[in-house]
Amino acid sequence: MQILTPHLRHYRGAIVGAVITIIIAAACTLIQPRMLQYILDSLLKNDRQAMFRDSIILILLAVIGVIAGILNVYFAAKIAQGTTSDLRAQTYRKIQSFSLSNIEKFSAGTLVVRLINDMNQVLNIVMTTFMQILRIPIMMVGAFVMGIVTMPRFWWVQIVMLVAVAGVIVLTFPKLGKLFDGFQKNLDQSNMIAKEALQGIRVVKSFNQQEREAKNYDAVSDQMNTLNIKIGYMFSTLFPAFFLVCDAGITLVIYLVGKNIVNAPGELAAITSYIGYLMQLLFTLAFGGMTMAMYARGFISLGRIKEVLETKPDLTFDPNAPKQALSGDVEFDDVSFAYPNAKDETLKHVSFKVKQGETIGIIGATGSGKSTLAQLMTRLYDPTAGTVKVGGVDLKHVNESSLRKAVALVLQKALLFSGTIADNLRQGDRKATPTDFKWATDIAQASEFVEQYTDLYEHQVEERSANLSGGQKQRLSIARGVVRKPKVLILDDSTSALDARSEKKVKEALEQKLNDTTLFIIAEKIFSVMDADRILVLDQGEVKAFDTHEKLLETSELYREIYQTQRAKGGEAK
Ligand SMILES: Nc1ncnc2c1ncn2[C@@H]1O[C@H](COP(=O)(O)OP(=O)(O)OP(=O)(O)O)[C@@H](O)[C@H]1O
Repeated sequence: MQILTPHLRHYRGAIVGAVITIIIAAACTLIQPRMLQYILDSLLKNDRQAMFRDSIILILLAVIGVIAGILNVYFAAKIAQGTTSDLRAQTYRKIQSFSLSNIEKFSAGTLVVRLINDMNQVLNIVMTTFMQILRIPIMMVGAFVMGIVTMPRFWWVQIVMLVAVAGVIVLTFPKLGKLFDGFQKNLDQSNMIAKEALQGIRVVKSFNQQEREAKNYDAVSDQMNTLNIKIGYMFSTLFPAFFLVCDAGITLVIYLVGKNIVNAPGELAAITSYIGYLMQLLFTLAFGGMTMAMYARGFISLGRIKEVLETKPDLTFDPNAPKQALSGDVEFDDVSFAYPNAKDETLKHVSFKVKQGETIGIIGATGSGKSTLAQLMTRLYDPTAGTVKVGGVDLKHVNESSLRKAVALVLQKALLFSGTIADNLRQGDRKATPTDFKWATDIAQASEFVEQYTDLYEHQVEERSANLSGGQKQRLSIARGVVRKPKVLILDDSTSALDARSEKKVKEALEQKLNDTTLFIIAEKIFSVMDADRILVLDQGEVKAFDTHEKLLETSELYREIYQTQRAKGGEAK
């Protein structure tokens, strides 16, 4: 609950309102059986004036109780909506601060479930807290005391019933908690499966995998179903058990008092009132039980959100690092790197130095560590050993915005966000103007298709950029990378969907318009990098050679081999 406390502070007024209205509503409910007793007494004594007065009071109490109840729901909803929305924003900000490995450890699917489903459970418990949590003790103590005051000799009936209901709760609740926990984990999994299958719907359909995906989903769905049935089964026995205790108590009192009612008719009013209190007590207990069941579920959700909030981002930027204009010099000094949970190192003792303005090709077989190298240059991960420097500054001590300003990474998989083209380009530079958009899209060879849209940069990019071709997506993501005029630009196989002519034009434009920028071109095809100033040859995470194309042909056996193999396949034609 402590993760909610800072947010609750913002709703002090509504909390006071909720507490006052709940006390008023509970008090009104508690006085009603007593008023009924007075009315019956007056009826038996034929005191019409008292009966009329008490009936008016009873109606007034009921009206006040209803108004207080309505206001209580209003205040409780205000607190619950407000705190949950603040907590959701805090959790989302926290997730944004996570490193890639933090996100991989949780998995994106469970983070989404925590933000939506678990947050709804939290909303329920906050709402219930301010509607019920104070009401339950007030009603329990109040109905218990009023019951004893009304018929002192039956105090033990209430005790017996309290013990019976407490027994039911103790027996069932630990089990319910476990079932809710399992249900939540299944929900995470089903969400992950559905998300993956829907995002990859083209692959699923083209490989005719609908049946397999449906079976995967069915398996998790069946588990959820089983758990749901078990939860339903527990509830279906829990409530009859509560009501059984309730009815047994009432029957017992009627039997005990009924025996003497002929001798003491004056007790009729008291017994009516007593039964009223007994019912209030037992219904409050039953309701309390239901509330606790909801709490059991809500607390598990709260725990899952707490886990996110308490996770320390395993890569943070020093907030006191001075802002500076970093140059495009890049240095790797004996860098090794292993992904979290991976046994082997992906990069091993990588060392090289690059001067601002150089064009560097990075070549290597699939899985040789090229993208990993790029991700270390942008500090998406920290090296396990060694140092990465940009502009002479160790990235572990760099100012975050200085690094982001200096280095742009255009990913292998072009990812655009729904919104306008301008929104996407502004992710590269918040202050970019239409003139900057034109400059960047010209370099990325994107102007030719953007200018066909009547609304130009205001053209909408649909969810998962479904209305753009692979090549168009790549061009726009290159434009997003260049728009900030970075000192270091990394193209991670990001021209693969471009035809040879466009790829050549992009490179020429980059050389002309960003000639002061250090350019890294990552590729598997040697012909994409052989014009670079120098080429770094990676093999299983190790730098095998680093030189010009001509020198590498002379000195590097591996490079020569790649070159000859690709030339034999006709790659040079490209
Ligand atoms: N997030 C990750 N967690 C664990 N291992 C990873 C992760 N990303 C990549 N790897 C592993 O690291 C190795 C290098 O991957 P990387 O993507 O850097 O290779 P690459 O040379 O860019 O390959 P490609 O040309 O196919 O893109 C691979 O064996 C890959 O399985």
